[in-house]
Amino acid sequence: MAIAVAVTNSSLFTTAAQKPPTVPGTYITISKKKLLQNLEINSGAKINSWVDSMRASSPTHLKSTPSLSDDQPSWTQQHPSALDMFEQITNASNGKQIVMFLDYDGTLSPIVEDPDRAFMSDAMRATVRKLARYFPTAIVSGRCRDKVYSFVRLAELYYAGSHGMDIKGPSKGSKYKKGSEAVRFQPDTATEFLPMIDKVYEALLEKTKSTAGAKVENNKFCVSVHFRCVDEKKWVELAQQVKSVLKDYPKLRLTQGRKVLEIRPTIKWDKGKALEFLLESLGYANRKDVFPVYIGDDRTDEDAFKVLRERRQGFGILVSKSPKETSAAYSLQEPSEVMDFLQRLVEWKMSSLRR
Ligand SMILES: O=P(O)(O)OC[C@H]1O[C@H](O[C@H]2O[C@H](CO)[C@@H](O)[C@H](O)[C@H]2O)[C@H](O)[C@@H](O)[C@@H]1O
Repeated sequence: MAIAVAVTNSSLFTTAAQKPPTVPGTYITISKKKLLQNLEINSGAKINSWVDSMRASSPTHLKSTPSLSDDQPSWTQQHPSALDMFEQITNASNGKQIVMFLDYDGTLSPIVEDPDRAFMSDAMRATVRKLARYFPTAIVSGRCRDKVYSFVRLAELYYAGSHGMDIKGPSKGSKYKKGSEAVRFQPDTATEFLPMIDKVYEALLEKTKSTAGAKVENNKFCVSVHFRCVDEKKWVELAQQVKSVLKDYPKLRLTQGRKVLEIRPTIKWDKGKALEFLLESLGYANRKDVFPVYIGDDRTDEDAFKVLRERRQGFGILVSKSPKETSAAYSLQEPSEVMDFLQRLVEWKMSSLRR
């Protein structure tokens, strides 16, 4: 699947911080094709299209990279490093409240084979702790909220687990905590799905147990089927197993992350909605003086990047070593660069407070 990139004179980059370095007269827009594609679960969908999509989620498969012709700016010109653009970013945030949204896997912790061992380094934890002293900070993850909390272990943060379907505010220690009660939210439409999610989790465990390396993870409001450790020759078999379970659950949809199939309710809720909910909870819903920054590495993070573009506020930063179609304005290559960026934000804020 080659991704079309169109050149247009109308700008998608609406704030100073969202603008990429000037390429005279033109801005690049991504195609209007949906970034987060739901794989069709029902009978019409060909298993090959699932497997193609599974392949496309692997950076080693070049088909997933945007196709650019020679006269177009490179991907890194369109999505420059947030470290290189640090001064422009902080200038754009001037006089506004920065609010930080951080994805977990691949953003705060490096991608590893075993999802249960995706630990965050102590240095990253210390940096996020400092960050939360100066800016309201939320972790927004596809994982179950309790699980992501057990990795991050910072009570002063907001947490949105299960792709934003399970939100809880700081239990202590945050000056950004609203009122005496912690914010808690789960969309009603999502809670109705809990018994179904448990059933589908059990069914997927049973069905995929014959496929070596497959791992099924219960993320409370959604289920992940990991294929990172499955031999590529067995991907068709795994896709067929998952499809055979999901055909009985028309109210569930399938999306994709990094070497993972994600099964979730067909409700209009995603990381972008969670971002909007959190901004509202913090009292920034209709404020112009807010500057949200969302950092994430995955297709599911695109929903949040898009919300920021549509709100014309703040910007998204995609964590990726290779070019990918994205609505993020900037890029960082890996979690160590994320840590450097967060550390620089802390230092910048501390020095601006001393002035
Ligand atoms: O939204 P996120 O916090 O990025 O969560 C998305 C998925 O992350 C986890 O899987 C990913 O990271 C694993 C550990 O590095 C890796 O083994 C796997 O291949 C990645 O897809 C998590 O295990 C999933 O449940 C989340 O949906």
